[in-house]
Amino acid sequence: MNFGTYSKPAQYPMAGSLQDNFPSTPGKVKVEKSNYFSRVANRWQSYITAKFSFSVIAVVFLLVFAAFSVSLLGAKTIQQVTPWKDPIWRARVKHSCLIKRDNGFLVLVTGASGFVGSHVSLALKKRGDGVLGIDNFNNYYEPSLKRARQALLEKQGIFVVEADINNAALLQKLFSLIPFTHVMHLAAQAGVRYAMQNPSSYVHSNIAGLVSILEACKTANPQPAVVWASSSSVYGLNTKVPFSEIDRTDRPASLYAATKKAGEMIAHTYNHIYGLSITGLRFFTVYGPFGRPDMAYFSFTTDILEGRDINIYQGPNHVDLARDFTYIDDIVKGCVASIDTAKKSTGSGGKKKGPAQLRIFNLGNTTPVNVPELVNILEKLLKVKAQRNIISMPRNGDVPFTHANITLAQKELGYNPTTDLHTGLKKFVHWYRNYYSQPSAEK
Ligand SMILES: O=C(O)[C@H]1O[C@H](OP(=O)(O)OP(=O)(O)OC[C@H]2O[C@@H](n3ccc(=O)[nH]c3=O)[C@H](O)[C@@H]2O)[C@H](O)[C@@H](O)[C@@H]1O
Repeated sequence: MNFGTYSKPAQYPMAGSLQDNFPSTPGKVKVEKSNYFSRVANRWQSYITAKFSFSVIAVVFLLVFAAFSVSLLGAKTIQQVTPWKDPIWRARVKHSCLIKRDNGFLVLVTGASGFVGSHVSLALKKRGDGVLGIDNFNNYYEPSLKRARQALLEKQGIFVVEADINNAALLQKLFSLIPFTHVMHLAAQAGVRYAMQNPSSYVHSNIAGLVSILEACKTANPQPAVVWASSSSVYGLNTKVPFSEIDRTDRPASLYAATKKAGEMIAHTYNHIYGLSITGLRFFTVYGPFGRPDMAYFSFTTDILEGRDINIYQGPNHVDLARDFTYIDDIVKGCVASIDTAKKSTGSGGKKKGPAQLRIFNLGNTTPVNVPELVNILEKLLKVKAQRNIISMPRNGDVPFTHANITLAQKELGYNPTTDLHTGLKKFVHWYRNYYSQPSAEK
């Protein structure tokens, strides 16, 4: 940087010798006759002075910046690694767990900002149970939708702890703060086809995550009863219809299904060794408002409205694929009934004291609908014609059809789905139009 070239040195008071060259009246330069060496010396002196001052300012700035960053990082570390050290965080946890009905429960809901998790949390809170959520807000699909669900929960006084279910220290702390009576474990890596793209995320959430939750539950004193989400996909290549809980589930067609099946085996182990009361729910293609954008009914809606083609898969011999689509409100009733009928765990502090309840239920609708018919209904509700590509089902883990036998859930849980696909999709489309007409919503 050459200060001698600046045309307005008077603006730089530190450059004293240059300032001396200028009179108090701008524009009139008093030219002093000095010898060459003193001019050069003056220039160097002002250059060094200015450079030194600049360096001092830069160092001070850097020090302030570093101190600020360290304190921010410290605050962030406390927030993310040991949030329980923050009294405000602890107060929020406790407030979220206030019970407002006689004999109410204390429920930890994992995946609380997910589709099923948010609906179940709201239902439990509404009837007066204490509800605490946990969710890692991952970006498998638009996190803004998860944040919107979180905002809804917060409005109703439900705090969602932002953490991964594999965080054992955090889980242990939560159980030491709150004597949860139940854990509704709905956090998972969902989606059948995505398992081919990101297999390890299924192992992380559906196997390691489940073990982490069960470890925390088994050690807790009192041990909570656990209700968790398995999947209709465990029936895999089963051809006997409708699917009953006693049917074969040892031929999964996707890694997703395999991790859910593994979860059922793991649940058996924790029940057997530690006396944990565990109920697994095999959900059948759950849909509805605030649903998951990766699912067909949701992505078809977006694509139809935006004029894009949709791919409709077809099975061998041009047979349409079919699903036992189940509406979210029916699923919520099944989840809540599972909590209400769950018996207490029998162990405590990691020791089994007697046999404990172990259950598996299908939660389906019992009326499979094929995918082209799903699209017909959407077309009518959206009043837009879909641009359909009919293609052979790729080898992606999909199964040709699902159909639930719900006799057991009817008998034990009083489960009785009442929403047909047309009625449920109508509610979904109403929500969709409303939600995405808001400027803050992303698609
Ligand atoms: O009930 C279950 O166990 C599973 O239900 C859904 O899985 P899926 O039934 O495959 O639901 P969608 O992804 O919505 O697919 C529904 C149907 O549409 C078909 N589809 C999907 C996408 C597409 O572009 N085209 C298409 O024809 C699928 O092959 C399937 O037959 C969920 O995504 C899983 O997380 C859940 O565990």
